[in-house]
Amino acid sequence: MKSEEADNIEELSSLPVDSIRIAPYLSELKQKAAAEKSIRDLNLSETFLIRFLQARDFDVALALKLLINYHKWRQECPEITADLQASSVIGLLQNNYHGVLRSRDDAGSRVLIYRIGQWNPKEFTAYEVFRVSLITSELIVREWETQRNGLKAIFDLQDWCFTHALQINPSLAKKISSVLTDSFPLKVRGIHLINEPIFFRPVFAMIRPFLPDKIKQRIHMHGSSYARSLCEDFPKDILPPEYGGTGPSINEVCQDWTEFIMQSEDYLHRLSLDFGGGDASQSSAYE
Ligand SMILES: Cc1c(C)c2c(c(C)c1O)CC[C@@](C)(CCC[C@H](C)CCC[C@H](C)CCCC(C)C)O2
Repeated sequence: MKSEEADNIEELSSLPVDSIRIAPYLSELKQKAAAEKSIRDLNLSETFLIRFLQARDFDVALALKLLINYHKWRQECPEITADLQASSVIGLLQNNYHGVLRSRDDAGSRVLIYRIGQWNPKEFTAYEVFRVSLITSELIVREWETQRNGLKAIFDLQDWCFTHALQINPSLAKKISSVLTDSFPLKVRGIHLINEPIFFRPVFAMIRPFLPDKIKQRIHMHGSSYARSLCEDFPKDILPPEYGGTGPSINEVCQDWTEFIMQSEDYLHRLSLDFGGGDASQSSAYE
């Protein structure tokens, strides 16, 4: 049986943003943020703050921690965060490295696909590859449904090779784990690795120790005979045929999403201004 509190949280997270019942949580978070040195000068809008409350099920103290970490992470990783324009990673996008499925899964989660084989490590650094994920995260976190129901990511590690592995150093492994854990206001509901080769293991071993059990439990290794097991985790009609489903093809999915990223140019540009540590009073990305 569910506790009364759990029922209450469920109700809260399905209310519209301007709901009167969310107001006290918002004003408490606002007040606490104003008392924090590292973030108090930022112009924090309600639609921005609500993401952090949603991501932490309306626990204000945890939401504040997440907000502080998010800001810190952005400032510490300019190689990733400085320029969120699509043009900086267009070669990856046009090579169909990444797409977001049109339909959500049964739990309402967004489903993201990354195809490592489409990443040429001689052309793009791991930081740029990371940036693609950050761009998508910043776009989907604006969606109310995604704030509530989180995301699931499928990593196709086909053609993962030594040159890819060389790019993942301990500092990057740490950045990966922190963004999965407590530095971005999205609920990570599942990470599905497919076609992972043996020599992906040392790389995963570098990331794993930094992950809390909750996230570790959500990482699934499907190997190369993934078609059946993947369909147990995702509705068949949303997955592309290349991944055992009956949905739109992976190339269509990637092209659609690339187009959406390009259309979001203005928003991404405003975000990048903030990432660059610009004058917070002038900025509008914390909207
Ligand atoms: C908010 C958010 C971000 C920003 C994000 C991811 C997720 C789930 C998020 O919620 C997953 C991907 C990641 C961490 C970027 C990864 C970039 C690297 C360079 C890809 C290389 C391949 C990895 C070695 C494959 C395994 C990674 C999993 C264990 C996550 O970026």
